[in-house]
Amino acid sequence: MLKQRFACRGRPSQQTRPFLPNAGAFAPHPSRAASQTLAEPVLHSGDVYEQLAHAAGATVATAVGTTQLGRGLIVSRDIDSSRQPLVSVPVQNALVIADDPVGSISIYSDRAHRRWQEVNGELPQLLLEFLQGDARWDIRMAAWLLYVKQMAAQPGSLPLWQAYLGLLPQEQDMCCLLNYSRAEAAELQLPGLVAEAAVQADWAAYLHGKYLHYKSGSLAPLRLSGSLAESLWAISMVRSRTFSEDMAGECLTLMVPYADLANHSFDNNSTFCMARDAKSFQLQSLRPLAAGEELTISYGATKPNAECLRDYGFVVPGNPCDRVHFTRSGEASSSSSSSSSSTIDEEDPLPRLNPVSLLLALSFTGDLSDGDIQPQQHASPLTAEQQLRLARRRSALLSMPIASPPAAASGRNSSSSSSSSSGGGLFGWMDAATQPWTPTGRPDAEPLSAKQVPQERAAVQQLQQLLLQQLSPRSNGCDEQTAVHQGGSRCTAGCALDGIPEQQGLEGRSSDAADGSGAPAQ
Ligand SMILES: C[S@@+](CC[C@H](N)C(=O)[O-])C[C@H]1O[C@@H](n2cnc3c(N)ncnc32)[C@H](O)[C@@H]1O
Repeated sequence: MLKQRFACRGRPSQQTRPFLPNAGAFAPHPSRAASQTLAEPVLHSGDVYEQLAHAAGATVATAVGTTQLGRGLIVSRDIDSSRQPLVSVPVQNALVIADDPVGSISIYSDRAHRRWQEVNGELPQLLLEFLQGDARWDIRMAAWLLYVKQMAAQPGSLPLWQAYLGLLPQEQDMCCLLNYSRAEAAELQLPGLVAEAAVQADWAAYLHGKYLHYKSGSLAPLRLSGSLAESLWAISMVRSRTFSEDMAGECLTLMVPYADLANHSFDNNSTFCMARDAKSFQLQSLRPLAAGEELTISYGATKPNAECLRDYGFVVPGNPCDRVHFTRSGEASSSSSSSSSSTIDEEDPLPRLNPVSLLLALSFTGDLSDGDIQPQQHASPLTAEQQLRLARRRSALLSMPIASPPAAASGRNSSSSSSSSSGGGLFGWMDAATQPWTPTGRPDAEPLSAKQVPQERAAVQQLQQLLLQQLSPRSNGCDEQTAVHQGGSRCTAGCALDGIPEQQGLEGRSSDAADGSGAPAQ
């Protein structure tokens, strides 16, 4: 997934405007300002992007153009299957660091540093040690980017990086939250985001002083940054354009010229990965693609707009991960701010669920112990539209924090003894030492004791019933209709699978809701 964090300056209305890296090199689509509807991509004329691809040694089946998402990659020929490389960039032409070089292995990142130096010349010892040290990934990568910028400013030096830097958004075009002035941030009005913008800006200023500033920073001898604006630029670039990839247990952060032109979609048609031989970084198709389609990847499948804005500086119209908060009285409150306060904790009618139970409630199957879960297979194939709805709802549901079962009953010791009594399988697995998997990272749920299993099963059923009662599949025709009920650490959600035949929806769906007549709680 692309590194999560921030992105963008300007008002919210500017969030989706494309970057304007070089006058002439890139022009916004004339219809963008007027409409958010899908327009044909406009391919960039001129060869600056071809030059970039060439300098990066990249093999590409794409061109660069302007789409409704801004500047992005357009597939240039029909692709007939999934897992086809669409962009392939040799790793020596990327900036690669280990996320945690001190605490874990650094085989691939050390190798990448060696290869980068073979191509581009030796890195100063101070910088190399910093890149391999224990500062956070983003400040280490920002230092490297600034170093590259400084070197590339010398005529004839680092041609790839000259081309790359020339096409990156410039200071005035950045839309990361850390670039918002206080006044601009205030216009966002969402208290959580306003506060977040201030935190990010303060934090970036701190990094500038501590590491990057040419006089005071610990990297001062490298003279990386002459101004706060320059440091903000580098930090913004890094935080909105780096990829995160796991290589045999080593978590890498990569800045990959050309590949980083791929925009985000929740219905992404491509993905990114290291090639098997670890020699190149690739964007690969996830399905057959037609020439002219925009290549999109996922920056994170479960991000509501508040997080998209916080991390990358854009919002997605109709974001399927946004939530409607239902109060008991049926009032729906704000949809996308993760900071919105909950007034419903006291009277929360929804059950707490262990993560695995939640997956069950959403009718997932598979080996839950290693995270290899699949949506339940359905007898009759779903249409593409139904699949999309189902996937969106599931990803929205799975993005939520998971409730912990009551602490008193959930020690590991008691759970291991309960493993056999609960009969193994799913609930037995929950008793194992392995923590349950969730897409949001390590859940805070503890294994269940044998006593809790019946309660948990009842809660699964209760959740299914409640979801179906509270959500109307037809009430607004919105396929992202998702309810989340948040209260403190508790959060649970519901979905209604309108357009999907009854047997293809939630297991155990009640007959009164299956006809689509269930209305939001009033
Ligand atoms: C990795 S870059 C992608 C290439 C970028 N469009 C460019 O012109 O350089 C990430 C940035 O692209 C923009 N972006 C990506 N996906 C987007 C989307 N779905 N809608 C609007 N902007 C998007 C955001 O500004 C984000 O910070």
